[in-house]
Amino acid sequence: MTDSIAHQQQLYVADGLSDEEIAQQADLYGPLTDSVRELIEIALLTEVDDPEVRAAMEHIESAKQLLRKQMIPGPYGVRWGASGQKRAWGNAAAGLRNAIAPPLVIDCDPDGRASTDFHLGSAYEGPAGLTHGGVSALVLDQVLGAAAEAGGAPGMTGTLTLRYRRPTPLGALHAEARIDRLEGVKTIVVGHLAGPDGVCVEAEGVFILPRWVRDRNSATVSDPV
Ligand SMILES: CCCCCCCCCC(=O)SCCNC(=O)CCNC(=O)[C@H](O)C(C)(C)COP(=O)(O)OP(=O)(O)OC[C@H]1O[C@@H](n2cnc3c(N)ncnc32)[C@H](O)[C@@H]1OP(=O)(O)O
Repeated sequence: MTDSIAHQQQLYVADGLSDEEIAQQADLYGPLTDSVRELIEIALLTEVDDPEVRAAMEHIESAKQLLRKQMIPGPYGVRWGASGQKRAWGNAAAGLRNAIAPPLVIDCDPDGRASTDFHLGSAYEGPAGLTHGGVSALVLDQVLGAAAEAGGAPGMTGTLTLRYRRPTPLGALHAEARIDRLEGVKTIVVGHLAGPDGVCVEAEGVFILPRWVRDRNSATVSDPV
């Protein structure tokens, strides 16, 4: 096993938190994340006078000093509580603790479907007034991956193919995906991102459970212990 795989494995953690403890954390950190996300948008668009910008920076510096007193030493990783509740709270597309995430709240169906209605503000701009194409890819990667996982055939993105059919506006958007077919260890998922005028980006993704996970799973299944 390579060092990078071993390091990755350490970031999948069963920390045994109860559902109640997880709810308490979500109630505390969710609003913090929302506040920081709003701050990103305000910092982007503010036109107050110079002294007010400098005063705001002092307040932000104080908040940073408070929060950095005690920190997780590295990436958040993926954690599971005692009941099996999964927290990918650092995820760049959907993480509850990640202010960079739009965030996506994805509805999943065990038949291999996923969908989300979400809002992209000015911080996700690419072409003037439009969504950045890389952000569309981020959203579709996550929603297609969620469909694969919901259908019981999860994996990492091996290939993501996008067709940008029309410009994607900022604002209210919708994305959805479904498993199209399984080909051995590959899960092929299709989906799209749509705005008020219809589909903007079509996507097809190939999701593959990494070899080290497949090896571990088959060892577990065949191991009588
Ligand atoms: C554990 C679940 C985690 C879920 C996380 C979801 C996060 C959100 C989505 C992401 O952001 S994932 C991050 C972006 N993706 C990556 O970083 C993946 C990096 N690449 C890899 O880790 C490996 O290359 C990969 C797991 C995709 C494949 O490695 P394997 O060693 O498992 O592949 P293998 O050589 O055994 O090939 C298995 C099959 O897949 C095919 N294949 C391999 N790489 C491929 C590829 N890149 N695209 C399409 N097909 C691919 C390969 O031809 C073969 O097809 P056949 O079975 O038909 O012969």
